[in-house]
Amino acid sequence: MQLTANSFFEQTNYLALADDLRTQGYAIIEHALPIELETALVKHVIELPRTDLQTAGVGREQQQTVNNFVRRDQVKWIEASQSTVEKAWLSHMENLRIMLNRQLLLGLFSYESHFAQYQPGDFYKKHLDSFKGNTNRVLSTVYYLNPNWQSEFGGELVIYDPINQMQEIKRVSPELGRMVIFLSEEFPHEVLPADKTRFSIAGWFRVNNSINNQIDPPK
Ligand SMILES: O=C(O)CCC(=O)C(=O)O
Ligand SMILES: [Fe+2]
Repeated sequence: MQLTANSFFEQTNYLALADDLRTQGYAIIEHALPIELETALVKHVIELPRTDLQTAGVGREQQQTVNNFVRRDQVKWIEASQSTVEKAWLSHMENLRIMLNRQLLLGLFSYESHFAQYQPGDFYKKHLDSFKGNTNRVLSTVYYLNPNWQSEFGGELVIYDPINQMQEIKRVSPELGRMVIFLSEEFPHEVLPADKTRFSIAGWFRVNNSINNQIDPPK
């Protein structure tokens, strides 16, 4: 099985993605990864030991608190050392980082990501992934790992207008292989509850805001 990253991100659909980000601030791409990696990630997320999944927090670092009125998902942070499939995922996202920097001159420095599992009824209320001046998350990514997802199951990602934050601009059903990318500081968004368990990988491209040579910590 060939899981290594290659010239995948030079394909035309990825150049369209950079265009969408430039013009509208968000982009949606179908079959975002090679099929072997997609399949391996689905298997991996389904088989994650229950004990690896932690109740997700709100806020960063020491300020992190569990707030189950805001979000109910369970997460596991991805690390290259954990498995070949996690390594292959990070390697692809690294190639995407390089391509986006070339196309958009965003100066993206690093990428952090976690698996997320939403049980039936779980949600994540409307939020921003990044507050201006407060964090260094620039681009949010969400990649969905749900084979045979039907729209009736719910679980959509709802994206709101950056100016008129009550105005819905997009509803995205979490279908297998779909990736959504958006500017972290601009777009409020929420995850609606679903009837079925919903798996995804949420991630963030970051810039380096290090002070005194201390790399600003991720997560
Ligand atoms: O799963 C999704 O569609 C979005 C998740 C999200 O907004 C987040 O983890 O910050
Ligand atoms: Fe989010």
